[in-house]
Amino acid sequence: MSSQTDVQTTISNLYDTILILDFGSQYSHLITRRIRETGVYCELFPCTQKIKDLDFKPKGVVLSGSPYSIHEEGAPHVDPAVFDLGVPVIGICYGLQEISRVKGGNTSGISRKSEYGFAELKVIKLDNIPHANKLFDGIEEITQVWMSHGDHLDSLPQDFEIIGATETSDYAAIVHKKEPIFGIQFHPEVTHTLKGKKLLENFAINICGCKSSWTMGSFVDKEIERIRAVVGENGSVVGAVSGGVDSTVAAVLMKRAIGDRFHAVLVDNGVMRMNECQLVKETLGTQLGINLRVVDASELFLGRLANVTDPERKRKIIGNTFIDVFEKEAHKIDEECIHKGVGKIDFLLQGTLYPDVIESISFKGPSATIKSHHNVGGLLENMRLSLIEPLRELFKDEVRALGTILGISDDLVWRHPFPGPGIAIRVLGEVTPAQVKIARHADFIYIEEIKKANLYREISQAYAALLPIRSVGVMGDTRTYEQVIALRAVTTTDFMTADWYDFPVSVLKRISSRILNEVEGVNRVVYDVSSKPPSTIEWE
Ligand SMILES: Nc1ncnc2c1ncn2[C@@H]1O[C@H](COP(=O)(O)OP(=O)(O)OP(=O)(O)O)[C@@H](O)[C@H]1O
Ligand SMILES: O=c1[nH]c(=O)c2[nH+]cn([C@@H]3O[C@H](COP(=O)(O)O)[C@@H](O)[C@H]3O)c2[nH]1
Ligand SMILES: NC(=O)CC[C@H](N)C(=O)O
Ligand SMILES: [Mg+2]
Repeated sequence: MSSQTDVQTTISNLYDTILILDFGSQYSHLITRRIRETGVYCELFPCTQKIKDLDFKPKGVVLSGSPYSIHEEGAPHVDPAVFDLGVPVIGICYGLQEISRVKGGNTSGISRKSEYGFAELKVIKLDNIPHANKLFDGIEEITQVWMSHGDHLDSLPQDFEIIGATETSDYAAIVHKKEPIFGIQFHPEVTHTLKGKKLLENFAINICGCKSSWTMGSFVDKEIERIRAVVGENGSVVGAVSGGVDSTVAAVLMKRAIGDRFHAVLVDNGVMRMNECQLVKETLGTQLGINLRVVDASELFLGRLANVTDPERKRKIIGNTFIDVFEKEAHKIDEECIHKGVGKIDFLLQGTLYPDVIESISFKGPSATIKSHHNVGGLLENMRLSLIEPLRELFKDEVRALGTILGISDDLVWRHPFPGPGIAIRVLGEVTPAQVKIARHADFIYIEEIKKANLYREISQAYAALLPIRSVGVMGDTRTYEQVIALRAVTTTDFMTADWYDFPVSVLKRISSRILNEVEGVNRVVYDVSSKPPSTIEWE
């Protein structure tokens, strides 16, 4: 009973769950987000999912949009068994077209006509069909929606009626006469559709009858029980913690579930932030009572990084060294466990979040690798441990809410993410102890000033990078020839795209002045005004 599948199965059985079938739309994950926001649990599966292979019974099904045209060769199709489940179904855009094809026998009625952008939807009430009016319950008769399609319905599928139209789409929303099956041409999951969330809530709660019970408060107890059931009375778990939000929340959950049978390991890789290891030791170890050991491997890491300048090689070296150090430590812990007569370590805790899961189950397959981000990904292959990932169903904001409920301080819960390879990918070029020291010091000042100005929570991520180029300056009447600090600050919700943060000039002035005065080896500070894309958040 140790596999992650077992653990995952239960969660959809513990909560009323909406099944979202992903046909590859760029917005599929947003459907998941929006429904979760209404307090209803939902999970995204690839559209190829066979209903008979599901290990839970959904209360309703959403068919997402798709980049495919329904007539295209190789276009994905839904398992028709979806319609035998006896639960409500809603199709969004491509999903509407799929419903029209399968339920309405209507393929010739789908033709090319593209529409992109805002439209006004006129809601049509149908009092003779009891379920028809529930979808737009509480939504104005005329409401703004967002369209993004190349095909549209130009005839009504058999047994369907119209419940919404726009100037260009006569069939912008349809409903089956007898069954609770709906199709909408617009996208309720994007915020441009003003009442989109209300519509999804109507579907999940009013139509499917889901309870709005997905709260982090209810998740805590259930999750702790799940962990206990999986680990057993005597099992031990090891986990790498970084002081980042994800691993901290996962660690606290483990601690609550199994106490000191959870062994946390923090690896000092020599490229952590200023005072980071000390801080994590105090907060996780002392305040939160987690059984934590800090392994100082900074010399090993910095030794292996000597003379390396390529960003991806830096990541690989750090990732591999991390595995070496962690494995050695896990082995030591194992021996200690045997010595004490408690269970050996059978499990490895990881702080995987739902966006990573979504990425890996994507029907289109994982997207192109821009940077190799997964610094612990290689662990399992070499270890005999089973994986425990208590956060694998959660989005970052859910993890933060969970952290607060678990009593983790705001300072920690709202920390900006920090990449595993740390300052090594923020010191451009070769990573030497001297370079790390400069970058670390500048970063410390930068973050301190951001916090003083009360802007930390407004910014999603901020850091200082050290550019290995020199420029001329003048200090105390003397010529200087020193390096450059680049300040980066972005706002983003998902870290996939990001805008640079529009700092008040007075704050930038103070930061720049402090760095130039206090950090040795720097005579110039620049602010990075690049959005992602085309840039990325980290410089390497
Ligand atoms: N220095 C470290 N020591 C031990 N484990 C680490 C270290 N750095 C990273 N890890 C492990 O790698 C995982 C991935 O790191 P990542 O930065 O994505 O997550 P995080 O640090 O937990 O949270 P955040 O995204 O907020 O920084 C961490 O959850 C942790 O398990
Ligand atoms: O754990 C990590 N290991 C990495 O190698 C890594 N590279 C980037 N990041 C973080 O990912 C987010 C997006 O960063 P980019 O725009 O630079 O790709 C940002 O939050 C980055 O900090 C990493 N995290
Ligand atoms: N957003 C969508 O689902 C679009 C569906 C399909 N590709 C179309 O163009 O109509
Ligand atoms: Mg981190």
